[in-house]
Amino acid sequence: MITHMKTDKPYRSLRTTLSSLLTPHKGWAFSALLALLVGSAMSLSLPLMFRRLIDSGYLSGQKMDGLNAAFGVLLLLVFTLAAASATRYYLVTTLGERVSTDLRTRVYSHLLVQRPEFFESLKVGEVLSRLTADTTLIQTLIGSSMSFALRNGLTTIGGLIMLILTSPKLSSAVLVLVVVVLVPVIILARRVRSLSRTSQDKLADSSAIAQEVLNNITIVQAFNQEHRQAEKFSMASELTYAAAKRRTVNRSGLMFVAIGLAFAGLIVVLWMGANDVAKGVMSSGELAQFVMYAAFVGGGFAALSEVLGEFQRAAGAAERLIELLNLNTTLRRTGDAPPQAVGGFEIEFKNVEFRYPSAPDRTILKNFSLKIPRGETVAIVGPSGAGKSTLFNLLLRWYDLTSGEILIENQALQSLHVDQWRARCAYVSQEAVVFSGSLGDNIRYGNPAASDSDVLKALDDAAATTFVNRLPDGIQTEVGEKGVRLSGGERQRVSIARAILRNASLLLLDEATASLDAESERLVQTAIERSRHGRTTLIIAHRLATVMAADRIVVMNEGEIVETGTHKSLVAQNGLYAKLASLQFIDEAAEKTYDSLIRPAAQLN
Ligand SMILES: Nc1ncnc2c1ncn2[C@@H]1O[C@H](COP(=O)(O)OP(=O)(O)OP(=O)(O)O)[C@@H](O)[C@H]1O
Repeated sequence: MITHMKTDKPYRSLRTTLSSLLTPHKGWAFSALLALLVGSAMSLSLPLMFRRLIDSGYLSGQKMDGLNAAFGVLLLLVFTLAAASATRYYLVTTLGERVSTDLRTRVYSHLLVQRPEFFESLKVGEVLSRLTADTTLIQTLIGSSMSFALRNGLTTIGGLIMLILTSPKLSSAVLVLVVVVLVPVIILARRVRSLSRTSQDKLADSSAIAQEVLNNITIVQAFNQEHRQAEKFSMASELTYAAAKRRTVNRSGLMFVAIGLAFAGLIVVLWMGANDVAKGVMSSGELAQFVMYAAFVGGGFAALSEVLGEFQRAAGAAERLIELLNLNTTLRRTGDAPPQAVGGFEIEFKNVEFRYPSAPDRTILKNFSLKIPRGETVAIVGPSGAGKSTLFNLLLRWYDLTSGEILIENQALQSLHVDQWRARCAYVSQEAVVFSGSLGDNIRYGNPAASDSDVLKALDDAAATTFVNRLPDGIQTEVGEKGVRLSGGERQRVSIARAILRNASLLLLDEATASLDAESERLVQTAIERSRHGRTTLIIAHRLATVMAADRIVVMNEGEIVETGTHKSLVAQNGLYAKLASLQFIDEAAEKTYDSLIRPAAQLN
């Protein structure tokens, strides 16, 4: 879970977020405010009109002159009110949508530039919930609650002023009432805020659970875990429900206190006013006007208390979004342009030491020194966990060294502009990654401007032409989410073709041929053989065939280089490499025996 920034000032987060979001749309916001002011002025003038109508005798039938004109003015007032309200609604709702769209995009873009450290502890579902649920809360705040609050705030203040002007005596009673209503409302609202945060957190937790399961549905079904996973989700959802219920109980209490106290007070004031009219101290028009303003004020407070809950929720949401926006695992994106390298980069690891930030006590690379001349192909072999992929993590600048240096053409890797540096590298990961979309889009991923013929050539180089020709729409074929419509070996060749098309000076292949059959592997070997010309290539490999094609083999064990040389020289040394190679030879021999003797025999039976 994302650690929560401890702050006692969620409203400060909300204010900062709102002002930075609204500043670009100042004109829009001011027009909405103007419409709001006009609307409020219209509503506030309605009671005044009614008082006139009563006291001048129009409503009791004592006076008829100018009756039509008086009602005409009333109609005009009402239509202006309607037009102002509709305009305000349009402006404010659109503003809410605009701002939440901006916010969502801003948070997402910020997430994409974070270092892997952040993604190691990330629950994707939780972040997605932040992106959708929390930004929607901000949208509701701007698109409705804020204007609702402002409108009610204005009518409440306007109403209060008019109350004092109409009857100072009754107004003081109303003011006492306001204090009586406000104190419990503020106390309850505070509680609602912390409960809102809990309920949003629980919702994010259940989204995270669903996300992980849906992403790995085949394993879930293969291990018959549907029922258990559904129960786990149900438990998380029940916790969300319980948190939401606690919040709703408190909000209902808040509503009861606010509405009950406000209207009870209004009745008391009405009773006092009725006494004054009976005594002749007040006209009936004045009482009607006073009651209408008091209703505005009472209703205004009730509405404000309700909207306060939404402000609390939005403040929680803003706080969480600010946490995401304040993440400081962003990689610095400045630095020198990488050196021009014809025929690949010269790369030198100098006394490199490295520990992962999440496990600072464990040294993964120790005193690692290696010089790779321009254009060389180096195979890196070693037991699982030796630190081979870690070398690539460092070369691609996902992590920075603990000590030592990596030099690219004698320039420190750390001093290079990370985007420009990565633009010179092509990478095939251990797990072939394929995105939804067409096959062609996948190959073009790192080189979107490439032509169809370049794509076809890259596929050919990656020994993928035969399988692409079998697809119904060739390179236009949709491959499905994560490339589910392709086999493992096909996905691998797609990711190799993507790397070939990037035409980079440094090619990094991590077990790139692991899920290929012997024939495809041979074809990919040929492809690598062809594509390695003019660039430096590092291949992490377990398979002997891949290793033997390299200019040099570096054998790693527990973060250190234990042997280097060619296949022949290393076998002659009879060390770790010879052991690894003999194990593989035995495996290959066993495979051959199975294919040539056991399988045919089994088929005969
Ligand atoms: N992000 C990480 N945080 C902490 N430790 C890590 C991280 N990634 C890898 N490690 C640890 O670093 C060690 C080296 O990992 P690495 O992936 O480099 O090994 P490898 O030689 O490529 O292994 P394999 O052949 O199995 O892929 C492993 O013991 C692993 O547990």
